[in-house]
Amino acid sequence: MSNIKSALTIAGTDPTGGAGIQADLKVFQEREVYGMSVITSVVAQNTLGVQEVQHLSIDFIEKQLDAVLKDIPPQGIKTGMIATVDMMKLIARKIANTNIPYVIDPVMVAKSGDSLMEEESRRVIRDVLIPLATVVTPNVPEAEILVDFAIKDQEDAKKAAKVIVDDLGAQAAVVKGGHLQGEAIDVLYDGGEYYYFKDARFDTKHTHGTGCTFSAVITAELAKGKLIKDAVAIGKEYITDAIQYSLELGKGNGPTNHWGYRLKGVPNHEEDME
Ligand SMILES: Nc1ncnc2c1ncn2[C@@H]1O[C@H](COP(=O)(O)OP(=O)(O)O)[C@@H](O)[C@H]1O
Ligand SMILES: Cc1ncc(COP(=O)(O)O)c(N)n1
Repeated sequence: MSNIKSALTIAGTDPTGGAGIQADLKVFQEREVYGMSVITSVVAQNTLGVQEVQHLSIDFIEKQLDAVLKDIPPQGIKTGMIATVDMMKLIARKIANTNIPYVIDPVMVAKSGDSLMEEESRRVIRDVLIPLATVVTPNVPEAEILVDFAIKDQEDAKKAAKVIVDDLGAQAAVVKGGHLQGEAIDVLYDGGEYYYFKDARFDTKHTHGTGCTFSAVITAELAKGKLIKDAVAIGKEYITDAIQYSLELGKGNGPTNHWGYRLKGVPNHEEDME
């Protein structure tokens, strides 16, 4: 049997390369898994915001999914932007019973404030997709929508992670702390234990695509067979570097980029991540 590990991202696009499919494929390449992608929506966006969105038809998304799954079954799948109810139902039907580790980044609103998901889809992602998830990676506003209570601090984030697992049916949930105050602390609950991933918060506006990048690392590491808590630890370390050394590109919120440290002559942190 081949020991090549592959990962599939099902998401929308970012032609400027900082978020969505493009960000995920860059991460897969960096984490040394073979990257594949199925596009749900083509998005005209850049570091300033979203200009326009065109959804692909359900039929065509299904053809892309079949093309991948029948030819090169991946060892990890992630979904990012899935805008409509019908897209969610299709993806649920294709992923159910595959037993492939599945990471949901429940992308709802871009950093720029533009909506990337229909209102009705918020209920469907909760009821139909989350029960299939190995890990769900909401930021605070997304977690608030999923659990229907306000998240003001670490304790609330912990409760939200527990609800996503115990009540909504995910295997594990990481509630990310980027939108809270103080250090950047993410809390993981896996149905048994809580784990805290804590790092410095950097004062930068260049955070376009952080959520996509973080969840793509987790997907790549699960595809390689890592435990959930180890995959999240690697994701956290990777995103911290990618934010600290993000690129001052574009006229708005520039993209995170993992090899930014090389440009700045900083020693390679990746050695610690193996
Ligand atoms: N300014 C920051 N400095 C350091 N880490 C951050 C910063 N903002 C977010 N993070 C981290 O980046 C990841 C993405 O977090 P978050 O911003 O909450 O998600 P999203 O990009 O989905 O809104 C998390 O691991 C979070 O702790
Ligand atoms: C296609 C797509 N997927 C996800 C995001 C969210 O990324 P962020 O909130 O980090 O800007 C985005 N802007 N575009």
